[in-house]
Amino acid sequence: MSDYRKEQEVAIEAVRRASLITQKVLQTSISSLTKSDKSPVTVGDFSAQAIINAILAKHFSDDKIVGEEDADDLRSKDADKVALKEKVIGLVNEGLMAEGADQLEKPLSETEILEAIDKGNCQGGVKGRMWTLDPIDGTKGFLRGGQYAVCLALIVDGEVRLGVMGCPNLPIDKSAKKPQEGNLDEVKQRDDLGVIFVASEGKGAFQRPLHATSSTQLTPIKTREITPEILSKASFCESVEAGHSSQGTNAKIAEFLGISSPSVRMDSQAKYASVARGDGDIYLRLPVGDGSYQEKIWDHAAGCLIVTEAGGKVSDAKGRPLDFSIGRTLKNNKGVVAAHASVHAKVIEAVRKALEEEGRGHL
Ligand SMILES: Nc1ncnc2c1ncn2[C@@H]1O[C@H](COP(=O)(O)O)[C@@H](OP(=O)(O)O)[C@H]1O
Ligand SMILES: [Mg+2]
Ligand SMILES: [Mg+2]
Ligand SMILES: [Mg+2]
Repeated sequence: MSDYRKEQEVAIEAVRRASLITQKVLQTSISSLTKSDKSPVTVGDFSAQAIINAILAKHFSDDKIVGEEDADDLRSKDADKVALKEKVIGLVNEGLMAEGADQLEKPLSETEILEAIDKGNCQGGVKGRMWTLDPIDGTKGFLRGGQYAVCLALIVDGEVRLGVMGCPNLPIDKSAKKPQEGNLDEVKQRDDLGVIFVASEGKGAFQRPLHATSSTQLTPIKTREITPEILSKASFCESVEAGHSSQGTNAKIAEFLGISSPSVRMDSQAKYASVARGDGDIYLRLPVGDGSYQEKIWDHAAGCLIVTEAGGKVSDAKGRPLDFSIGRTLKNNKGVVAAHASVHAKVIEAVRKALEEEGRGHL
């Protein structure tokens, strides 16, 4: 097994810088636009992608990047988009020139920044080294002051080897109260929020405060011990957005498992992080409707490894491992189930029953 120590160091620094810039955006104002698929993208998404891609390109110039965003909208002459681009340029240079490792001495030009964003255009695949980046996962959550995550993973020959995830709105201490969903004022005021999660294949999962210096020790994290006998006491989490997973199916699965507490709704891969550090037991993401939506690799790569390395198991709705080797999407999989390893099989059995009851057993 290779040691990805240098990659881990660079990825943590890139995610740290990008996460801090998204926090700055939250504290000031969030300009956004709507993409052609009707989903939102903000000045924070573009800036975070440019910062991370620029740092990756500096250290690993031969690596490919599968990133969610591209710079097409920022090349538009439309006045709103030009204004948004100017903000992105300012934020990217602020992020890259801030003190710390990889500090840039002179600002990047507009062309360099747009090119950095477009480095994320790789189509994925089974061979070689590639990073996958979701500069802001949970953009809708970000806009609401909810949870969001800056997610970066290294995939080598189709397998996720390293995952780093910045969660600026999660409490450092897992037992502290999470900010009230959508309370932007609360996340602006609290000073106990901001965590980076890290996992490297075969080496365990860890967390560290977002605002710490780079020499800070990583603290190991573990999923909560839960046995099939006490599964009814488990807590499960799901998306806030009803269009992103079938909340009705999720509720039915919980009922089959005897879980009486209501779901914890949370945007982004912060759900994976919560399961990984034992602040939740099960993450359910059952497809909506006919299941034609294909999950994107950047929405799951980092979270999947972090949960696995913390003692959990991640699969699709049928119990199959997520296949990151076939392009930008997980087209061989349907839905996602993450849980403590010892109860995962029981959860998958409940998923099968629930889907069959809905006449969606073929998914
Ligand atoms: N119909 C759908 N089913 C599942 N996921 C979807 C979806 N439409 C969008 N998404 C994805 O859901 C992600 C957010 O996940 P969650 O609901 O867990 O917060 C989005 O990531 P972005 O916010 O990065 O675009 C987007 O990629
Ligand atoms: Mg998006
Ligand atoms: Mg996403
Ligand atoms: Mg995103």
